[in-house]
Amino acid sequence: MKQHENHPTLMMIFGATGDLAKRKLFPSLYKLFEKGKLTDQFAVIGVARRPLTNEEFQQSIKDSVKTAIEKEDRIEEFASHFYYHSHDVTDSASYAVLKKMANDLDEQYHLHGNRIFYLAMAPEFFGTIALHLKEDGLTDVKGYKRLVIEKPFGHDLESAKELNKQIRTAFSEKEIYRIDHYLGKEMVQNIEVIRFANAIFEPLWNNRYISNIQVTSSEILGVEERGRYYENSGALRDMVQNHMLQMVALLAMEPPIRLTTEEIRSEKVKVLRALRSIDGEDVKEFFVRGQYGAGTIDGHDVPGYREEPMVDAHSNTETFVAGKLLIDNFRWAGVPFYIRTGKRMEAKSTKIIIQFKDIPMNLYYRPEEPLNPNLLVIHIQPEEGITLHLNAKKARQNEVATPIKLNYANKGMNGYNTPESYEKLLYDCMRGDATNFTHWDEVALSWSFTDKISHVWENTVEEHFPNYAAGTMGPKCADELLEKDGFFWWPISHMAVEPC
Ligand SMILES: NC(=O)C1=CN([C@@H]2O[C@H](COP(=O)(O)OP(=O)(O)OC[C@H]3O[C@@H](n4cnc5c(N)ncnc54)[C@H](OP(=O)(O)O)[C@@H]3O)[C@@H](O)[C@H]2O)C=CC1
Ligand SMILES: O=C1O[C@H](COP(=O)(O)O)[C@@H](O)[C@H](O)[C@H]1O
Repeated sequence: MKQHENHPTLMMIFGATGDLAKRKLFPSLYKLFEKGKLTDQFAVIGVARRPLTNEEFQQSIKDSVKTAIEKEDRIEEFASHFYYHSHDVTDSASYAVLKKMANDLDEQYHLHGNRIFYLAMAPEFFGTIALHLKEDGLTDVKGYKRLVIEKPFGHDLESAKELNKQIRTAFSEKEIYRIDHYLGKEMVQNIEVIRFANAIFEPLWNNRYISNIQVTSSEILGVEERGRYYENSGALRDMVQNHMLQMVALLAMEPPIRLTTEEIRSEKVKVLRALRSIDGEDVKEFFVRGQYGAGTIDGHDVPGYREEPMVDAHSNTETFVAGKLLIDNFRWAGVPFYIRTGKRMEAKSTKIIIQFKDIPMNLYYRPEEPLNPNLLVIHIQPEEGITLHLNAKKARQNEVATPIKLNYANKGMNGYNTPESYEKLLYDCMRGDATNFTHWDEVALSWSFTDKISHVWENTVEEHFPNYAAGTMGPKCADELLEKDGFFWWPISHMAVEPC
């Protein structure tokens, strides 16, 4: 086993019987344990209302790890570090018991008073929990205290401010780790490296050489059991306000002077500040929305959004968004960043396509036609890698330029599955590295950008909903958004990275 730094930690997971804890947190913690990144100096207290014994809780940990991971040789040893506290977070009396339990485990496992509080619960509880943690002395420790919170961070700027105010009563900004799981993805983290570690890209990374950038994050899944949440959210709040804008910020930011959390964040914030605000009448020029109707996916009929559980039969909620972003700064003036994301689309795929400008003239093969533009494709998921699309001469074909691809497939090269985002992010939190978490300034700027769009959409009933069939790449208006600028969405299905 590889030796890593030791980060003794007591983690309290509020919402430990929930979906997120089972599907993501426990398997990720197990992977860290197996890799030696989590040593014997750790303990976890799971908190939720239902009555469970420690043994029953440990059994649920083993089940969730076994469901997610094929090989779990150390599962018994791992599960023995988990303890359960049945507790309604609104019940003040119960925090004293939790404190005693935490102090005992701190001593038993030599955790130096280090505590991570992970709020895997509905956001309406965040304020109450934070307040109790402080007032009942759970944050009064010798070591570090950190608060990890899940999205959604508010519903709009106003509610996000209120939420932030509540958690700031107990934790400083430096102690708050706001999760955006896209920032834990291997290839999202690679955006910076591709840009700043290659002499060939950075000089071209601007409005002189790039014609447009396209960021697509499409899903095959529908809204599933999350109708209640999604009806109040929609794709704009669910995906654009956070994941999509974070990817745009990483693509557009200036090179930070140092690779520190503060410097990187400060560059991302500048991009969000430079985003042209889209308001009022401009919204329909720059943004389009869609909602899926019934359709066919992998040969199976699937219902439309309005037929999903807990969804209003006349719902005006968007399950698809496409937009054109403009970044009004020296580097990007005039370069559109097109984004699109949606549920029940043709493919599960997150890709970034950087399209370079055409060369001044074509000397090769049908000179009257432009050559294929150079594209740099960053494959975020499901496959991970990069592809550079170039033109070259095929052997024995004089003066004929043919499109060719240079591929780097992450999994193919390294031969292992890249770690889950949560595994990376949990480890970063234990190490105190907040680079891949979102700062309040980023959250606030993103909300103020999307709020103006939601305001217009919420006040206009979309008469054409549903406007795309499940299993397609979204509504026609998304194609028209690019067509009017003389571009088109590069078909992501033809952009697969081939293993080397
Ligand atoms: N699931 C996912 O993939 C993702 C989830 N998120 C976010 O993570 C958070 C959790 O989501 P998810 O796990 O899906 O939600 P679930 O509804 O599956 O789980 C909620 C958890 O909270 C507990 N709980 C509810 N009320 C109380 C209470 N009053 N006191 C103590 N415990 C309580 C529940 O247990 P019990 O009923 O026993 O009390 C359960 O453990 C949400 O904010 C969600 O938006 C974000 C991204 C992805
Ligand atoms: O945050 C969210 O992300 C998922 C998509 O995440 P991915 O890692 O599978 O791309 C999305 O399904 C969900 O609606 C949203 O809340």
